[in-house]
Amino acid sequence: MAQDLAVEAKGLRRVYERRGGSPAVALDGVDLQVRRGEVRGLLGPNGAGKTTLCKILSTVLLPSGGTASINGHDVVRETAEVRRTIGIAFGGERGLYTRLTARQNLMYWSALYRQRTRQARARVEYLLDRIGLAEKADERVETFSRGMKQRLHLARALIGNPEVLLLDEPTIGMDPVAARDFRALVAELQGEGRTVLVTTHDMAEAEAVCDRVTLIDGGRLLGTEEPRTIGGWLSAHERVTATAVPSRVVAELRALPGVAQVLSEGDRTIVETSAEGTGGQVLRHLIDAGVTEVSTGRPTLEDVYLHVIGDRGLKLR
Ligand SMILES: Nc1ncnc2c1ncn2[C@@H]1O[C@H](COP(=O)(O)OP(=O)(O)OP(=O)(O)O)[C@@H](O)[C@H]1O
Repeated sequence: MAQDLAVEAKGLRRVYERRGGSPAVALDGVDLQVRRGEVRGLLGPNGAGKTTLCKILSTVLLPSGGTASINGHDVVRETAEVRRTIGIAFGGERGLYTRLTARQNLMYWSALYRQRTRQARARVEYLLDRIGLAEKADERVETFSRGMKQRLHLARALIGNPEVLLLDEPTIGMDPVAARDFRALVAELQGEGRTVLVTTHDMAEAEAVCDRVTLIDGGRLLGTEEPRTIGGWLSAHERVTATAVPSRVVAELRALPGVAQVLSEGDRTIVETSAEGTGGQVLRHLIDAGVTEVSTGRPTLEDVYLHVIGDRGLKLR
């Protein structure tokens, strides 16, 4: 039912005109439904259209076609209602006053929300504490690490006590501890009944924080998955990198079932797998063959997409 939906997009399209070039189709007919109280991931590589979608949902960019609404309010016709309902955190430096302190930034934004000074002070102190910046509250933002700036963005997103949070790549630049704290914070926000739409290109993050994950690429949605499916991809599509592998062994690795491809880069050999457990077999094979410099790594989204898109019969761009 529509009233259960926090976010709804129908046939959403956005084309950027480019001077002297062909137009860029950033969103190409997106249909999306996010239930109230859900944490939904939007997972896609660079240029997939994630930021464009967030900008349209947050009323800062007009769609070229289609419709979108937040808690039933149209993002083009009812911008005031939408803005009252949402909190947005777009990463990087955008929107931060770097010569001001963290506390001054938050007080300034509270004023934009027309909060009374006393009420704003209390909320700002609460938020500084909640996102772990209380000790740095009086330091200028220009001295902050990328991760600290990301946390300040999050605090800003929460000033208006929003029902729906739109977070665009919120953990970029965070160290692993801060990223873990962020995940705990998302769970708390959900516990308070908020809806969260979070974009990422990190599969492990999508798996860890989301109820469901929608895949996006080339401005089109490829489908919505359960986090355990994403977890399965992570363990199936492992990458093993080894140095000085004899060519006989490279040929043997190519023949192993579950090995997707074997690449050579200088004296490094990179083995990509596509079945759970194959990474371990590749490791054992290398070690038995006397290869000592071996490491394993998580696949990138691009590695997995080749398989996902291929498996669904979609054309690779
Ligand atoms: N202002 C703009 N003018 C022209 N093209 C643009 C503009 N903004 C985005 N695009 C293009 O639209 C497409 C989608 O971009 P978008 O920033 O929404 O993707 P994204 O998934 O958020 O990627 P990233 O993670 O790199 O920000 C890209 O091909 C991009 O080059």
